[in-house]
Amino acid sequence: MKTKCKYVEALKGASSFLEEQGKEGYLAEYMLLERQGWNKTELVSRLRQEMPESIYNVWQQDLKKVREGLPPQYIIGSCEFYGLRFKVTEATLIPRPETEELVENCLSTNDKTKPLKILDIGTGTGAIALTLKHEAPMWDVTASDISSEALAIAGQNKRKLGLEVRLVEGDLIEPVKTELFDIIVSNPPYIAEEEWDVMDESVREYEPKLALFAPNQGLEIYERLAQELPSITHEKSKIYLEIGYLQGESVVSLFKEKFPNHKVMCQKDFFGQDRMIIVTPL
Ligand SMILES: C[S@@+](CC[C@H](N)C(=O)[O-])C[C@H]1O[C@@H](n2cnc3c(N)ncnc32)[C@H](O)[C@@H]1O
Repeated sequence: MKTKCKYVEALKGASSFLEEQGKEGYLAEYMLLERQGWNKTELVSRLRQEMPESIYNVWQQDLKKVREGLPPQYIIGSCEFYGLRFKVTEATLIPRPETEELVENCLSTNDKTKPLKILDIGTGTGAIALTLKHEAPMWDVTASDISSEALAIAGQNKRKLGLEVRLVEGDLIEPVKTELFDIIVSNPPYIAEEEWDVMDESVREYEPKLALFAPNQGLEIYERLAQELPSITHEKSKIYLEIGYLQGESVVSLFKEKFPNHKVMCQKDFFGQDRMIIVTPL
């Protein structure tokens, strides 16, 4: 493609080229908007102008990485979650829209004006914990992760967003085992190791395995959470978990056994698939 061309032509060409390579054509526009920090209106106003070489060159480098399979969010180094921008690196999972639903569910079913004590287990970028604190400033939020690299990114996101959230490092409840929480939220690793072969190449190649996979059909962390969470909760505590779409029944039965005085429900995501387990007092 020639370097001296209008935005509209450059976008058309880049989008077809991506499609020929088996990638999503819309990523041509997405990468330009994200890298330049523009919204769609700002792009539309430039469509008939010539694309400056400096912008073109950076954009071409980004598109090369897209063609190589790198997730766009890792190329840009950030992504949006619940209206906030989070730094992401290959040490952290890229937060997903399904997880926004988990956050929404937690926010809409609890009193934001009360000083509730919240724990986010396996925080990654800090997306869940920091969003909860942003939306409910009265809540006292702690976030944990076993990965020090992920926690370092969560720390950077916390400082950039100016939010007061406690970050602790360790295996599941280990760093907070003497405390009690009103709400526990977690999006743990839940993909079965057997699913490795059928996963999207960009996820498989670039996202951290520690954030994705769990033994025993992906259920091991839920088994441990069901076992361990009773010691850091009280009779009025609530638990919000993200699950894989085939894990609803198994995770419901795990939590029913360990939380006999709570109601355990499985809820669907906007695609109509089982996605959340909600444990509430009876
Ligand atoms: C699926 S990612 C979720 C990240 C983030 N909460 C989100 O929703 O985007 C799971 C996270 O759990 C962490 N993790 C994995 N095993 C853990 C363990 N045993 N204890 C604590 N955190 C763990 C991983 O490092 C990763 O950051």
